[in-house]
Amino acid sequence: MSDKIPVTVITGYLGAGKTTLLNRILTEQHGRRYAVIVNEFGEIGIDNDLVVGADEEVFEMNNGCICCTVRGDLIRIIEGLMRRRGKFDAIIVETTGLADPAPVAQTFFVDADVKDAARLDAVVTLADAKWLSHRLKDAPEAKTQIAFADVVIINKTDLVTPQELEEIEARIRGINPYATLHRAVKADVPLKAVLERNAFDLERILEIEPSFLEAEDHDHDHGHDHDRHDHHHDHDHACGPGCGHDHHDHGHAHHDHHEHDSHGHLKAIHDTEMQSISLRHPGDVDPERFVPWLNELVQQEGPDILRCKGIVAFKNEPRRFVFQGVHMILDGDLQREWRENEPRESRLVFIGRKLKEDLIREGFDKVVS
Ligand SMILES: Nc1nc2c(ncn2[C@@H]2O[C@H](COP(=O)(O)OP(=O)(O)OP(=O)(O)O)[C@@H](O)[C@H]2O)c(=O)[nH]1
Repeated sequence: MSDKIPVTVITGYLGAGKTTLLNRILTEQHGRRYAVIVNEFGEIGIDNDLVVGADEEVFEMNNGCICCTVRGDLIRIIEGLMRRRGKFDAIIVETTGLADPAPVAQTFFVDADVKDAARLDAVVTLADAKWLSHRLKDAPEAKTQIAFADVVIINKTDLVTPQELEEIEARIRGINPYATLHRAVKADVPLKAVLERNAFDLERILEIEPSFLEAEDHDHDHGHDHDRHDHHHDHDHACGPGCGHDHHDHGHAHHDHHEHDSHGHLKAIHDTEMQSISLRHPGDVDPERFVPWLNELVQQEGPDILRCKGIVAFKNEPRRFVFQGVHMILDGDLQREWRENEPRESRLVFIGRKLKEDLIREGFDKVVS
């Protein structure tokens, strides 16, 4: 996996700051060489970067399911890039403001040649601090882009008050509790916050931010102090050291009914349409029951599942099974061994629209019972 070229996908609604971020990445002295794929012709013109015009090319997958598409143009570009391997260290794909990130992400799971050569490292979504809350009301793409993100950069924070910023952060948390949030002006985030994060393969999401999983799971104890500490690195700008707040919600806050935690921070404002479900099982899982269940679930509910991820402890298996998916497309493999002092437990996350929570929870309970 390590010899695969990492790919960062930058998304975000029109004008959110994608180009600003890209230009920052390309002008900063970081000693890395990036190949850039932009799917708006002529948007930037930087020597030696690839600037391509791309019409969406849709391949229907899974017997014609329209939620699964890959982009033929992207496949061809990446294949072309692979012939120039060694000339760059990583690939950045900037999508148009109105793009659904799913077809871009799916391309990296579906096409065998692309899959062999490149791995999706992270989906980074730029959010316009001033306008996102409006776009969440009138633009479904804006919400999908947030739901899809591994990293959300709340940009243009200079244009809002601290309170408005807290509110927009709570809205984002309500849509996607698992993404790492950064606040920025002119996309001024440390590049390591967005590049080569290995986020998409979920090592980091579930290990660094398990407190978000706890938000959804009320059945286990909440004593992950060391994890919570790590998670706070991303919020140090907002909270002093030692502040023990969580940017998540155990209750049912709504737009007109903001709830604050004991530190006065706004808690996540749950989105009524987009939701996330996390499942956890302490102990081993039988792969012969788990895998068919998961496959069937994504076949049935795939159109509504934007993303799913999980780390699973299989019975009699020293290695961790790690999977991720986009709509109906699933990809999983056995990765590193469970560490000696690491509890063998299985954790799954589903993010999507109008998910059938009972069906998913009951199905999982049956599988692990
Ligand atoms: N005030 C303010 N303006 C910003 C900030 N970041 C970017 N801008 C401006 O916002 C505008 C849009 O930024 P872009 O980087 O072009 O946004 P984009 O997402 O690439 O836009 P599209 O390609 O149209 O989707 C530009 O005029 C930027 O200079 C910020 O943090 N604060």
